[in-house]
Amino acid sequence: MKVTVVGAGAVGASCAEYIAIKNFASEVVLLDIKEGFAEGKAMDLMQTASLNGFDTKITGVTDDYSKTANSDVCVITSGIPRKPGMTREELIGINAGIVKTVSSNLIENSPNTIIIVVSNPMDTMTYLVHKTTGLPKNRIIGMGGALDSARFKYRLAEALEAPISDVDGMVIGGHSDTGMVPLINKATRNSVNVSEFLSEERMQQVVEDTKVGGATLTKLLGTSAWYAPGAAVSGMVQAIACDTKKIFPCSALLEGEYGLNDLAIGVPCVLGANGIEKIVNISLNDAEKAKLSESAEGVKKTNGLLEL
Ligand SMILES: NC(=O)c1ccc[n+]([C@@H]2O[C@H](COP(=O)([O-])OP(=O)(O)OC[C@H]3O[C@@H](n4cnc5c(N)ncnc54)[C@H](O)[C@@H]3O)[C@@H](O)[C@H]2O)c1
Ligand SMILES: O=C(O)C[C@H](O)C(=O)O
Repeated sequence: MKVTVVGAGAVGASCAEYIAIKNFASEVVLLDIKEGFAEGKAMDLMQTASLNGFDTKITGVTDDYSKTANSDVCVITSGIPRKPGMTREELIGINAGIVKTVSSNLIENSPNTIIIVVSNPMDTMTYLVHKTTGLPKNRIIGMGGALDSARFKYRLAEALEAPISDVDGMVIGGHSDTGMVPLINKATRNSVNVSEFLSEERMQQVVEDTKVGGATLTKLLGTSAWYAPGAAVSGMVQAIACDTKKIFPCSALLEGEYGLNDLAIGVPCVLGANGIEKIVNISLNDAEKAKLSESAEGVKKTNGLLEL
């Protein structure tokens, strides 16, 4: 399994590190436009191999796509991150051009690859890759829900004063401060609905803290987060590499699923060797349906800013 990660910045390097530590890929190629940067990150990471016990070979290249040839999975993290006070949507002007060029270069060298889009605004960047590359819809996957669900579980565990391993929950919808839909009514502690343990007010607090998870970290760090994003991507790459058929909420192109069309937005997906093997249609209550369709309107508004 060969994986290319474009963008050797905070998220790209973290993603490469987690993929290597999990030891399921033979090769990770890190590519960046900044001269020598990916080479340096790759060398530093390779010097952790004997310490962390992995055999994955990590190489770094400066803008040389020939080295990415025949990658099974390509991850796009190239682009600018937001600063405190900004929304993800404000990044569209710079990141759309980067994502369009990068995805075209990747496919030219790896025509059978599966692409995971991370750059923000992620749902719109995923839609852009669908619109400009024409790859089958199962082979373009946006990463947002895996991260948002991890943050949801963190907040649930905090509220429940429970170990995270006891908690389950999922976030669907757009990967934005207002568009996320944490499915609080379906969240459980060891199979018991969390409403048995938490007041309505506390559950709403968990929902609101989850939705602004990225903004909260951006304010603390001065730039956006990377450890949990990198871990979330590595989990998705592993599901594809090892054909696990695990369910992750992913930004997928919808053609009627959930009553939505012509956008990419977070919905539960089975991930396996073929990328998105199935979009899982779970039943939503009326409030959840309304929130998902409101979120879809927000994503479509941002998509409307693309020059297609
Ligand atoms: N979807 C998510 O859940 C999620 C999570 C975290 C970050 N992000 C997004 O991921 C992106 C990267 O974040 P980061 O913190 O790693 O930023 P960063 O600035 O640390 O790294 C970005 C890297 O991209 C490189 N780059 C820019 N243009 C390029 C090009 N044309 N080709 C190759 N490389 C190029 C830069 O040189 C830089 O090293 C941002 O858009 C951020 O908003 C998304
Ligand atoms: O918050 C951001 O801008 C980065 C990313 O989308 C995140 O959720 O961490």
